[in-house]
Amino acid sequence: MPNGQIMKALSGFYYVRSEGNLYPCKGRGNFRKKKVTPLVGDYVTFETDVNDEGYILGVQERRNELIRPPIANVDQAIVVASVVEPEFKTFLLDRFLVLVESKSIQPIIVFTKTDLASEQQMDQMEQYKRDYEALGYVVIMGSVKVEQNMEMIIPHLRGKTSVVAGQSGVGKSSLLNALHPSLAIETNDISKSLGRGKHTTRHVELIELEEGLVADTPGFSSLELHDIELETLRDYFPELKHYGEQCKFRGCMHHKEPKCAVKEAVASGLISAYRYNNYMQFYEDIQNRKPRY
Ligand SMILES: Nc1nc2c(ncn2[C@@H]2O[C@H](COP(=O)(O)OP(=O)(O)OP(=O)(O)O)[C@@H](O)[C@H]2O)c(=O)[nH]1
Ligand SMILES: [Zn+2]
Repeated sequence: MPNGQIMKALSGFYYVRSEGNLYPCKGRGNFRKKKVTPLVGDYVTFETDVNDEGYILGVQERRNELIRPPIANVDQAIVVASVVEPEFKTFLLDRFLVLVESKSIQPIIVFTKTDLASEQQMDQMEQYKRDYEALGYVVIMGSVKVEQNMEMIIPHLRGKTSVVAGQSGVGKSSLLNALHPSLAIETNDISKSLGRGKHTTRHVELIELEEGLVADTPGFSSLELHDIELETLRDYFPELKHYGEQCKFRGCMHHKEPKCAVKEAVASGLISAYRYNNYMQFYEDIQNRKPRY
């Protein structure tokens, strides 16, 4: 029985890529009793009959799944933030990083629109770039408009399934188009001038670049920390995880506990105050979230 990965779903067919070929398949298998709906990105087993019609027989367990865009088994998120227009905010970047990490997706950070930034703004961004790199993140900074540094993303796509994520207007669609011009995804300037909504009837598709697979649609531009538990939030801040090992209390949340190594590291400048403040802000947001029934 061949194995493959679903590249797109359209009009009741799942297009399964296997050994360089694409097989249109319908669902027919045990997974349907378990109410599993195949998603783009799923690894499946399938068979083809004498008429070359394909049937999905089983869906392998997912590493993760996103709802918007509906896609499974994402390895990597290209988290896009613009230096200006809209102005860079660590708070928003950190939210994306937390969300992405909570899904076991590897983030790479891309700062865009350097062509619009003042020298002073660039100095500040260089500092942020160093900060995030020191935490272990890959950070690429440049401009889609003047084609600066965006090619540095390409080697990071190799062998992975990636999505693009980030706040509205930072340049996600522009970046996707730059990576793969034939995508021709509508960017803000076009859709605004035509006065119609964006991504209205688009289906999700994994695009095969030479290096790897990229979802052809920007993912989660707005997000809530809905599914994250208070106790796991600290795990998504690499520096809190690192210094937290030396806290007096094992379950230290780095909040009001005494002898907290994280708070000491913030006080001595080993942890950036803005990162800790963002952690506390998310902490409170999660704590205040209404129970869901
Ligand atoms: N000057 C400059 N403009 C850019 C750059 N990247 C994108 N833009 C512009 O920024 C605007 C928003 O870009 P989009 O690619 O539509 O942004 P998006 O993140 O996909 O936005 P949403 O679809 O709303 O989430 C467009 O007018 C782009 O032309 C850049 O590097 N430099
Ligand atoms: Zn602590």
